[in-house]
Amino acid sequence: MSEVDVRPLAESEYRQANDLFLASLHVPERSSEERWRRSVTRYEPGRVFGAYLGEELSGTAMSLSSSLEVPGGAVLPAAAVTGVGVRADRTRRGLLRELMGAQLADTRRRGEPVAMLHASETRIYPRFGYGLATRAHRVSVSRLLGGLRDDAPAGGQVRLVDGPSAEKLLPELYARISTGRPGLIGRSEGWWSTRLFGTVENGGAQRIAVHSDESGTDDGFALFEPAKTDHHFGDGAVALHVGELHAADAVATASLWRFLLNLDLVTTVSAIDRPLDEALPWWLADRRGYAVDRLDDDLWVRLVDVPTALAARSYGAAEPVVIEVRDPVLPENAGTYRIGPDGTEPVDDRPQLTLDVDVLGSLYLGDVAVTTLADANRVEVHDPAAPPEADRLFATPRPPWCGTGF
Ligand SMILES: CC(=O)SCCNC(=O)CCNC(=O)[C@H](O)C(C)(C)COP(=O)(O)OP(=O)(O)OC[C@H]1O[C@@H](n2cnc3c(N)ncnc32)[C@H](O)[C@@H]1OP(=O)(O)O
Repeated sequence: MSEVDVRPLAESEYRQANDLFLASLHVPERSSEERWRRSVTRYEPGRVFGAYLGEELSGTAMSLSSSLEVPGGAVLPAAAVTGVGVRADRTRRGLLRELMGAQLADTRRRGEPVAMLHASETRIYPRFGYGLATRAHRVSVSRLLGGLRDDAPAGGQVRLVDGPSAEKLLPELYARISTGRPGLIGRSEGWWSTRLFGTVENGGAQRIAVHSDESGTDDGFALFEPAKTDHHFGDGAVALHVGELHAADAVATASLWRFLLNLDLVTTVSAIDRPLDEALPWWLADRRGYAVDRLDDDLWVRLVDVPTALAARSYGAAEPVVIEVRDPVLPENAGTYRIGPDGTEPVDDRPQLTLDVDVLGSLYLGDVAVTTLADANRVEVHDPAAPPEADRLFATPRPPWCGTGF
């Protein structure tokens, strides 16, 4: 639509863009001054786009500087896309399409081979090349059925820290321990400032537990708060909600869960964004106290520079496979690639498999098998020998996991 003008916003326009985004999500109130002072630190010059119809800001999209760990342990610069919204009276006129086009071009210019996001609705982003790449569990644990088994990993100590201490501790701690799994992403300073708002200001409802190992080195943390605040003394029923729990190893993870499940008066602990392979049910005295309440889609990945992204990850032992990638939004990405245990290269060979770039995004971190996507008619199979080989190439030892909202 030619009447749509997309351009980077000036700092003076960030707040208007934020209000537009919140209204598009039906958030009832504008952000308070207090919260905005923190939220604005997430905005990076040049990364905030506005879509204008005439002189009116009518849509917006932004990204944060981030990074993505890929199979094999390489960490790629990545654009963490967020703040996407179009005014309710201006939707379905192509504003998002224009915003996405400008943002993807900007991401390529910055040399970031990957863009990623969390989607409000699953049908919006595949058309722009994003594929669902990691999933996460929402879980709840009943404390009434007992805590952890005696033989669950244990060691070190858990302490509560206040908001100002957390602001100093957590960014370094997260960066140090959050490695070794595809899907983990980098968190900017502005991200942390916004995340800890509820700890430092806003009544401080959010609490923080930090685990340190036997030598006294911090190696894990959990952010949690009461799920509801209207309980009365004597109710004997407090539900806790864990917003995140990141730890370096099984001892630190189990110790933080033990701490949460041993808190007096608490009957239920629920948590979001948990990895699919977390050992928690195996640590519990009675695993029927554990429930997966929901399987959420987590990180969506868009390969913005396909050859660079393909070359950055490692592959499992299998026969090489020739894959044709289609990318109508970024045609420079389209091509045919031989992918094998020793790496990838563009080739002119006849493809054994053909797929769209969003499907490649879903395969990229190892969350889903090629065979499954072939069964779903999302991968065209020209050679029936190829899917099982491609399964082995793309598989990862552990399921990918992000665990960071943005
Ligand atoms: C990463 C994040 O921030 S997630 C948050 C996303 N924001 C929201 O969900 C807030 C509420 N929704 C909105 O603000 C808007 O409806 C948006 C941003 C989702 C879409 O903006 P629009 O300007 O209406 O999209 P646009 O007109 O460019 O549509 C492009 C295409 O996507 C399709 N589309 C747009 N929104 C949706 C949707 N919610 N579900 C399915 N298809 C959609 C359109 O039909 C169109 O398809 P076409 O190319 O086949 O014609």
